[in-house]
Amino acid sequence: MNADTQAILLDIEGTVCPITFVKDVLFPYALAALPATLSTHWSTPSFQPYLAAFPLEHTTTPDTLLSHITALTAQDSKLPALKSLQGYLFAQGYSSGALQCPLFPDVPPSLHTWHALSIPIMIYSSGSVAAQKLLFEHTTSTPSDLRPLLSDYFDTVNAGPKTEAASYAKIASSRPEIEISKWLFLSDNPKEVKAAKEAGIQSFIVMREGNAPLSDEERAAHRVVASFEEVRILGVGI
Ligand SMILES: CSCCC(=O)C(=O)COP(=O)(O)O
Ligand SMILES: [Mg+2]
Repeated sequence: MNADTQAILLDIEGTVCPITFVKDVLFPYALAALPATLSTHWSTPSFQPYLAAFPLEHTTTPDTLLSHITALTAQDSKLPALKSLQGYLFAQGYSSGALQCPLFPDVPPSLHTWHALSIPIMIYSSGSVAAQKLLFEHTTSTPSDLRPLLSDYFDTVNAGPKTEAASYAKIASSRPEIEISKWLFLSDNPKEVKAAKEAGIQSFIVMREGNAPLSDEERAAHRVVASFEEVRILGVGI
């Protein structure tokens, strides 16, 4: 990390918000909304792309799909079809006010600081781009909608798997004017941090309360920070 970081790429779960918000609030919300959604939307044209994204054998009946999605959710599957459907289901919860994302307290001020310094801030999550936008639109911060601070959104569909270096190279190529070494990626996942570094991006592990413990090897291999404030103190947007 150095003082001339020119682009910031952020993971979501375990980095900007607690893992519990995703696992204990968002995913159960989607599962609870699913039976009613499947019974009312099963034959509607607008729902067909969400169904068609799953293998045919899992979409023979609403109950078959419900069982499949329940199993995928239990495995924390990052399958794009699941992520796309979850984004669709979250939309109802965010618009009704049932869902609001509790960002870690250092996140909004850091986003404001980096934005004020004209450092583009981008998101890269396994959650779909639609789900990412909903999350940043409906936060518990004031103002609630932080999308004006964000420049772009990447997921496993438009960038590729988060544990592959090629995905980070592809994201960096979206801004050819910024040298790859001037990017900074922050994530709770050491495999993602390793992949970003292999692509030539600076990357730190963010260790938040509730995140999985790191092994000694992971601590030795990567820089670990406890907050975005620490990143700013280290030199990005002091
Ligand atoms: C953006 S909505 C919920 C996030 C999600 O579905 C997920 O799987 C979290 O993955 P991340 O890559 O943000 O750790
Ligand atoms: Mg994460």
